[in-house]
Amino acid sequence: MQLVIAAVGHKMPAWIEAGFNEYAKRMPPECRIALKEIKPIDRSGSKTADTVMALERARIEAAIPKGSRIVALDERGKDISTVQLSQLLTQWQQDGRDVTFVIGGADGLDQGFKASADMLVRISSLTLPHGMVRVLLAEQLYRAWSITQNHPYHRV
Ligand SMILES: C[S@@+](CC[C@H](N)C(=O)[O-])C[C@H]1O[C@@H](n2cnc3c(N)ncnc32)[C@H](O)[C@@H]1O
Repeated sequence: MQLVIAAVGHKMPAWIEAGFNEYAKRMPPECRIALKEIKPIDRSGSKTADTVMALERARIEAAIPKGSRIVALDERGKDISTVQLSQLLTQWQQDGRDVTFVIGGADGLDQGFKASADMLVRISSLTLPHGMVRVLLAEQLYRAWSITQNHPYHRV
């Protein structure tokens, strides 16, 4: 199983890249996180937010590995605890399908895309900047993995 983070946004500030890499590099080979950055749609001109999100959806779908389970990140999504994430990680490792976490751009994710995702999950009920979401998600995946290993990183 491979974990993929498909994130709209590129040319992130150095502190976002450093934060993401800090956690991604801790993941073991059998649970690597691959980051796929998706170039945002140019927002100049008269495009509506719905049009931008639909165009970004096409780029997102092109970046998702075939057959992957899709977990869309959205502030209106389901709340899950880190322990629940660790249980999901165990199940996902057992079934072997890749898992792609999708982070939207400034306008968010296309409604139809969110409806078709296997899961819609939130990290908090606050609206977070998309760069920060990839850092928080990488840390939570590392924490979830550390729970599955009884690694001392996570203290109950
Ligand atoms: C700046 S936010 C977009 C906000 C947009 N107005 C909306 O309503 O979704 C960019 C992306 O970051 C992710 N995101 C932001 N806050 C989040 C949260 N609390 N939980 C999960 N994902 C979040 C989502 O994938 C979102 O599409």
